[in-house]
Amino acid sequence: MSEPQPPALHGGAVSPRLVLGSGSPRRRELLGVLGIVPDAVQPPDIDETPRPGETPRGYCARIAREKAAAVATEADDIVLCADTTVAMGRRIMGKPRDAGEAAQFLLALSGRRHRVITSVCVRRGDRTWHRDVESRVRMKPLSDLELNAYLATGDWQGKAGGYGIQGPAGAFIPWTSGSFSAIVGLPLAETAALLAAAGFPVWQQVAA
Ligand SMILES: Cc1cn([C@H]2C[C@H](O)[C@@H](COP(=O)(O)OP(=O)(O)OP(=O)(O)O)O2)c(=O)[nH]c1=O
Repeated sequence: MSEPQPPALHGGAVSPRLVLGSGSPRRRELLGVLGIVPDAVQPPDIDETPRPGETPRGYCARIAREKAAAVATEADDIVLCADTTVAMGRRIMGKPRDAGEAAQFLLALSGRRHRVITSVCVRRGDRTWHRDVESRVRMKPLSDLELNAYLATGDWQGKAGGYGIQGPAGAFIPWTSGSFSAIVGLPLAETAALLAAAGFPVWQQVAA
């Protein structure tokens, strides 16, 4: 009688390939927190312009789905994509084009609460698994000194709303509610659940 076999580890014959459809270093690092190293990283190239009248949540969900659809994969590959959007009421704040737009975003956020939405989309062949995670963030009133010093760091570049809570702008955020990892770009709990639903051996990776 043969011994029971351990489950196939990632990279073994039965484990699907994981493609991270993202150029965000934060998303790669957060996936690494789960012990998961993607087999390939393929940043999607899509038009992220909001449609007229689109709500921030609807926008974020649509963009995450479009990213997942845009990444070319083999039939059995699993692709993981996400989008993070900062929302002030119905106003959508994506990644600022330049320091001037980052300043506009930060002045609007200063001293107020806003929402950060991260939508995650996992696709395997024609099937998709999707979650939207909404968090709330309060930013202290920013002085001119704080605003200008932060803009000078360049840390705002490539970040929705023009700030990164995980960097020096953390000093502007006295309160959040929701998921810290989602604010940074990839909600760990929901991502692990979606990958597992798609058949990715999440816990073999974590244990390896
Ligand atoms: C609000 C906030 C956003 N962000 C980042 C996460 C995302 O990388 C970025 C929002 O832009 P996204 O368009 O979601 O992602 P991206 O262009 O960086 O990468 P890709 O589309 O290839 O996956 O903002 C932080 O790092 N910290 C924060 O506190």
